[in-house]
Amino acid sequence: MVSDGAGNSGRKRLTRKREYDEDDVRIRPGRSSRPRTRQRPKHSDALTGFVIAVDRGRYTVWLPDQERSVTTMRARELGRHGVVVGDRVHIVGDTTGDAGTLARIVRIEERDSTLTRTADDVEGSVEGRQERVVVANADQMVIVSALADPPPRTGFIDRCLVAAYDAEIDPLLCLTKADLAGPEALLDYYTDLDLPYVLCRPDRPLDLLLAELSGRLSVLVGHSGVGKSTLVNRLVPDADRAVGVVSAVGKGRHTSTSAVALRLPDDVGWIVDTPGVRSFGLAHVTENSILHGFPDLVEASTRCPPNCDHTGAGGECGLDMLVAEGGADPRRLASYRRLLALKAGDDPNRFREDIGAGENDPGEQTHG
Ligand SMILES: Nc1nc2c(ncn2[C@@H]2O[C@H](COP(=O)(O)OP(=O)(O)OP(=O)(O)O)[C@@H](O)[C@H]2O)c(=O)[nH]1
Ligand SMILES: [Zn+2]
Repeated sequence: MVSDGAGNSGRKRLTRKREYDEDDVRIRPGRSSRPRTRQRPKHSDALTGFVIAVDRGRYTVWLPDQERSVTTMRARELGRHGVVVGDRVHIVGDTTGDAGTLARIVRIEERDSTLTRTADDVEGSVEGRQERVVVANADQMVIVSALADPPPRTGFIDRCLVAAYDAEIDPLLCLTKADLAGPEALLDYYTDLDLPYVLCRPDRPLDLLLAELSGRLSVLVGHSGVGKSTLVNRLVPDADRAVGVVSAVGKGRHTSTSAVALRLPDDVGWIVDTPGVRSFGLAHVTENSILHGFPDLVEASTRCPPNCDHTGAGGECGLDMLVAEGGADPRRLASYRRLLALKAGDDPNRFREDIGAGENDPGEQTHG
């Protein structure tokens, strides 16, 4: 069943808040209290916050208790450990956030989730398949898709779903341009999924979407032209200014294409915009994880013979039986197998598709 976004308030969990701590398993008190982590004595004065922007070796850290952001660098003791947007960190030094100051990140907390993509900037090479962390600790992936102009691409959405389920991040379908076309055809394709969605159009308020974003760290993904920038600007009217402030304490204007976290008005939650990320490669996702991106199909795999590759080539695949019985949409099985083939094959178009150039992709389906 596709469920309306408004009816899903029961599944909320709050961003930046873990109920348990690995060091001392006690339930944590309220939102603004400091995490009780075991701190080394020399960093007993460390403040905790999370990374909202990364720009050329400078990390902007938001301190929720102090309600301010601070420009930081990594302390040497972190070694090669990467720091990405969404990371919860401990900082020391000059944490006033005053112009020209630079604090130090001395500790990175364990991540609740890690959204990675296979880098697509070095096409076809081994380096091109390296994993890059897009965002840490996101608890929701907002898949922004237009209902028309451009028509929705289920191949793109399915690929995002695989990445979301693989990273254990809840997906939310955000359907823009609902003033141009209805969602029926697209929702029909996802009818067997318990996939929450919201409709957005310019002449209506974004209340339903805001309710879904409330209390969470949500990462927005979408390909060019779907209206993601329009959405971000509506959600965070002073987004440009906020980014400008971040850059002012760093090194000039913010021109990087990396992710940046933006605080929603009234502190109801955070969104992470990912301007440089068009889609997700599958190199780091196992075949099994791809199947888990299709919750409507996964159960039928218990009927498969041992070591079934689910391609259907060997016959007897439980997924084919499910579809034959009318238990799943054949287009969903086709989409799953398309992703399997992309992963398995040395398809030279793989990277092209990752960067969103798949308009002419023969396997791509559009609905609109
Ligand atoms: N009719 C209609 N047009 C919209 C809507 N949202 C955005 N647009 C238009 O769609 C076009 C693309 O919007 P953007 O916000 O720039 O899209 P984007 O996803 O950020 O695309 P890039 O900037 O290429 O990454 C613009 O001309 C918008 O005015 C909508 O809900 N309805
Ligand atoms: Zn099978």
